[in-house]
Amino acid sequence: MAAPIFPTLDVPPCPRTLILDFRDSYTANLLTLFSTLYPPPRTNNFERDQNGVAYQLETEKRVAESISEKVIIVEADTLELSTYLRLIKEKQIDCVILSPGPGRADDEKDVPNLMQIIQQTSLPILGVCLGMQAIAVHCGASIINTPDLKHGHVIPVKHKYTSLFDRLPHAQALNGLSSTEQENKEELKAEGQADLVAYNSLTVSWNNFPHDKLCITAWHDVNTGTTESENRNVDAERTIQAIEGIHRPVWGVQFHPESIASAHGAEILCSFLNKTHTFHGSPVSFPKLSTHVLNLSPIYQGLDGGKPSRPAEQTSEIEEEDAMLESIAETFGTSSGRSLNSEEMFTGLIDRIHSPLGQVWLDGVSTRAPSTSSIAFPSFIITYTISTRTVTCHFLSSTTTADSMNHVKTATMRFASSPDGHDDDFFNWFGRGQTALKRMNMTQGERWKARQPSVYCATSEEDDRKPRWKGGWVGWWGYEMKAESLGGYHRPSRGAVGGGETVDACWAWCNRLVQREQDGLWTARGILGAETSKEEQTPESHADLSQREMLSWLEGLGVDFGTTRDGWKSWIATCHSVLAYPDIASVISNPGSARMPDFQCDMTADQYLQGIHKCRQAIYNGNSYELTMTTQFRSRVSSASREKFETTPKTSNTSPESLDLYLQLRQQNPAPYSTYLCFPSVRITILSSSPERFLRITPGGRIEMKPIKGTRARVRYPRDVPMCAEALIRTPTESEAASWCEEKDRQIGEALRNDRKERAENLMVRIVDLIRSDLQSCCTPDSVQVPKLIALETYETVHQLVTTVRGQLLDGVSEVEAVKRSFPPGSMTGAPKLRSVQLLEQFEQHQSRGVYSGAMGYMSIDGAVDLSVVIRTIIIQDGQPATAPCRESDLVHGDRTEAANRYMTIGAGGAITWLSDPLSEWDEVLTKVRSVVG
Ligand SMILES: C=C(O[C@@H]1C=C(C(=O)O)C=C[C@H]1O)C(=O)O
Ligand SMILES: NC(=O)CC[C@H](N)C(=O)O
Repeated sequence: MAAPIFPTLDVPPCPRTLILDFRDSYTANLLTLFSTLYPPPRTNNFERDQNGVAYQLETEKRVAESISEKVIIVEADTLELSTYLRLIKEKQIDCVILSPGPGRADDEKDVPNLMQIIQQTSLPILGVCLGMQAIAVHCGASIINTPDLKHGHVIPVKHKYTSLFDRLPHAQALNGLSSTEQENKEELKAEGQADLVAYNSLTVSWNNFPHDKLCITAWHDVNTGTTESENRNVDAERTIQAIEGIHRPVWGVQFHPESIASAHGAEILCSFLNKTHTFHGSPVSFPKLSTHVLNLSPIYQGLDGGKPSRPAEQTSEIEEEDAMLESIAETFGTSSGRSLNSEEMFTGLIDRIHSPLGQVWLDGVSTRAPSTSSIAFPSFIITYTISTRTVTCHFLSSTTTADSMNHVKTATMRFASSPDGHDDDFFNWFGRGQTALKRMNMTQGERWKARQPSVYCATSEEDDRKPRWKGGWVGWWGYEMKAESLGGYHRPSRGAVGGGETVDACWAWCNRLVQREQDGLWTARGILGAETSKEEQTPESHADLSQREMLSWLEGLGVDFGTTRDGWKSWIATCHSVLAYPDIASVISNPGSARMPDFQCDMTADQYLQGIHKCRQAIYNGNSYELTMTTQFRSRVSSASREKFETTPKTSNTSPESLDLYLQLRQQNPAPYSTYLCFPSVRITILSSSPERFLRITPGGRIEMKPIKGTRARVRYPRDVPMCAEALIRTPTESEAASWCEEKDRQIGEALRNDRKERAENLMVRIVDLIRSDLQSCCTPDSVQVPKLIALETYETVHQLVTTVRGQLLDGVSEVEAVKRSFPPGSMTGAPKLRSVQLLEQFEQHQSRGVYSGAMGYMSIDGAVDLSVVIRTIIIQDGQPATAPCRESDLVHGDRTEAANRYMTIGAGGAITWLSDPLSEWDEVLTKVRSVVG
């Protein structure tokens, strides 16, 4: 679709703009605003690839003003003051934008060097929110709490069509009036009103406002609800919304012009750019940013996972030979006349295949559409522990096949700290490995295409439910991986966040899988490797291995990325045999009789309510706009039933109890991201019923995120008949009760759709502004779109609000890099992300969230990715529980460590805003846990 064009706007040539980011999570949305003013020209000249995806031909793409060469975002706390001053002195930039952000403009800690920057800049400056407050503080104004705290709400902003508002169309105020009437309505022309979004807790005071240095060009009348009194306090009635310097080219806006719900954001930016253009003497064009200035921006750093530590090793891995890993597939017919469901296939397969490394079942249960799913058995697993920066590979002896019983071996390596201070990290290392593997799977033609820059993917409305996993990685990024993904994050000096020998990321490689497509047919997929005979090698020890690239390290261990022809044949035969004789169920110890254990919350209701109170206080103080507060519900697996939940490799097979529980969970809370992962050697089993997509990426680089916000329990017949009886004050008939429940359920969904607080949450954190900004940090500026805004989706047990945001990955941003840039999922942190994450660590008492709140799913050999947000999920694991371990009195008898060693957890939480009602937030947490526990 064509980006909006503004025929009435005189868009000037784009100046070189430095956006200083004070760690807000909306800053990148300013790029979207720029791209609406400077859309790249598009033509209809497309080429389609073998998947039917259309690409714009590179030769047709002439970009008049490529904003990626003109506008950069730089984290303010990473930019040395001297570097900044040199840019100014050497005339490397034409104007500066100061971003929004958490904290206070009158506190140096929150706005490092900013007062000096404002002092020493003679160029045009635009301050947004925190940025405007800083300009005002610099001129002598004071910062106070705003009388109307509304994060993510649209407010009417009044102005006089002057200053930054001089490009706003008068038509809005004059609509419906004849031209003579318009002539006579001078007062209407004189005062205008624009709907703009506010995200501030603080505001600039009218008292001692420096009228000699700044003028106020827009304001908002607060609806105080009080009648006029003698002692009028203007700070309580009217907030300052825009300012302009009297002697200097500085402007500021208190609202967020870049928010999706702000009207006229582009006109306001255009006005600033015009003033910049005039300031510089209206040149025909501005030069491009020089390379060393572009390099200051993290958006252009870390492409392709940064520099490998040993370049030579990396290139030899991706030699442009024929594909060394060949994708292969075979679809089975339905000889029995009936298609096997995925439960039958899974149980049938695990009955036949005893895989010590575990099982993978990407289940995807839907009550609305036919279910699709993928089942696989890993050939090796990589885990990562962030506290020690250690990677462990779990693998089988290469002289035996995956189907036979044998021991799982492990080998570890550690990332060394590099002397130049630019440490490699797991995301980058894994990403480079994935890129190398992907190239080994490409044909010559595909490799050629992948080398072409800027293929613009025009359409890719693909079927949402089609399984796209062609084999490759399946696993998760745990929440603590935030330490390597969030720019500016510093590990708390005290507290156990991410501490201990935890598994913070886990990726299992699967080269043989079987998938149920929507039509009910099963397809086996495999990755065939070159047939070479390998000597089994002894795992090398830590030290030697530091900084080795993934592929050479794994090859050194003798693991196989591809299966052999024989391995493939035996896989097909096994799948056939399950399809032919689906008389399974022997693996299910007691079908249908699994009982969920009791779970105990780590916090009391009171403690959680206190946490909410702290969240609201932080929001009030301007440190966050929304915080996703969470806690964990825990059940220690008792000694008696411990055997049943065995997760160690003593038994070769899946743990029967955990599978029973999963089979129950998938029925009770069917979810699009239902998943069962059992990795005995990693000592973790995951039973998930997540409804939420974190992100999906197609091999063509289309990326989509689908955050959820707002949760209501459903009303269901017959479960809620007592509720109906209570409402009617009598016993209803069966049909009465059924239609009452149906109507009530519909009303709850509708109410959620219309709820003011939920809509604000949606707007604010995830759905639009936060997620857009996440995508904007890895996508081409003009590609980020919101095709679905705040849609109601109904699952088995809950109604939720969902929004879809899509974009096209920038050249050179690999899929792992895209995950890294958007991690952790915004729906689990709140905004701004960095500050919110750090506040939540305190409010959640420095407990590690573990797998919960992270992202789980597949990263396919062909580059396709689909990850869910790990919520509504039971984690069964070995290790030290994060809570005070001795709460349970039965632990005291010697067996303490052993017994405390295996436990189940379910994390749950909800987003807290200023408008949150603490008790209903706690209810929401319980609703979420009940959707899992039943
Ligand atoms: C935190 C959880 O859920 C998140 C918070 C939601 C909300 O605030 O409404 C909804 C879905 C999730 O993004 C959870 O389920 O534990
Ligand atoms: N969005 C913002 O920039 C907020 C600025 C400041 N922290 C406030 O709350 O007022």
